[in-house]
Amino acid sequence: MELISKVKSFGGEQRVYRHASKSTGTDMDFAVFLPREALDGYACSSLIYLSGLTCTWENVMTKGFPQQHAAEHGMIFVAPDTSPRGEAVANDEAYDLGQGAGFYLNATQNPWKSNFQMESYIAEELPELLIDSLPLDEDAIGLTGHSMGGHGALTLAMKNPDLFQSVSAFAPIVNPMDCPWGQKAFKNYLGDDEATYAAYDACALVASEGWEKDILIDQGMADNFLEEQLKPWAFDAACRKAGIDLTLRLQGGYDHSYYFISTFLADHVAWHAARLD
Ligand SMILES: N[C@@H](CCC(=O)N[C@@H](CS)C(=O)NCC(=O)O)C(=O)O
Repeated sequence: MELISKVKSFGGEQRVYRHASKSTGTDMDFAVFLPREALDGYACSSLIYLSGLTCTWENVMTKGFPQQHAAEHGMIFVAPDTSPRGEAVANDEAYDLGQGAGFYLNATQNPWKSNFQMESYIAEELPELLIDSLPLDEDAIGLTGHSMGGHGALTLAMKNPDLFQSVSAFAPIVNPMDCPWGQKAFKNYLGDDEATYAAYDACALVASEGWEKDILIDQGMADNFLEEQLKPWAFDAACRKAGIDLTLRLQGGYDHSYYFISTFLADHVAWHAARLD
């Protein structure tokens, strides 16, 4: 792991690392905020934040303001990238496919499958690397995310309950099989066999995998993607049917932006800290 930058923040340090990823076959960058406790060598709980379409690690670190909240709870905050990148990596002109739009799945179709292996990256390689290299408590890792990253957080937590002990989301894509963003991504990355889609759909996974703990979701009611892409009521219905303890907070007037995320990120960090400590 190569240290690209470090800067002091709220008594801790925000760092950016680059490493050669076996999963994606590319160099991957991620940001990590280490609270003072971690710098002193104590094993800390951690929260991995998966970003949405068009984002890198930088959006949440510069516009979500996680550092103060993570420092308050002695928590490590990790922000990975949303896809493999580079000139040799497949891409598309649209913002919702290709680089910046990895959808946290393992692609099976050309030209994507050689690099777009984000499920393996987030649910295997990155946690292993973090546990080996930084003072992470491996029994206290939470997962959260925004929009496409909320989809990643919900699906990867349900598929890996031993690794991720808590999960929450901001304006997540909960039913990608039934929205334009998800249908486009799944058709391109997974192909025409729709039977393969359910393994990446939070509403379907609630029924097939379940989740033994509680879930927190915040959703802005002025989010312009609400009706067509996000449809949190589908996840609410699926959780009720499966008997899963979902707190879905519908936040009046908030949109899809980082003004919404930064407003409620403190709540999510505290919520994870209460479950991981
Ligand atoms: N308006 C965006 C749509 C994508 C979008 O809203 N991305 C969200 C995540 S789904 C985001 O966080 N964008 C980056 C930012 O606001 O900093 C575009 O057309 O490029």
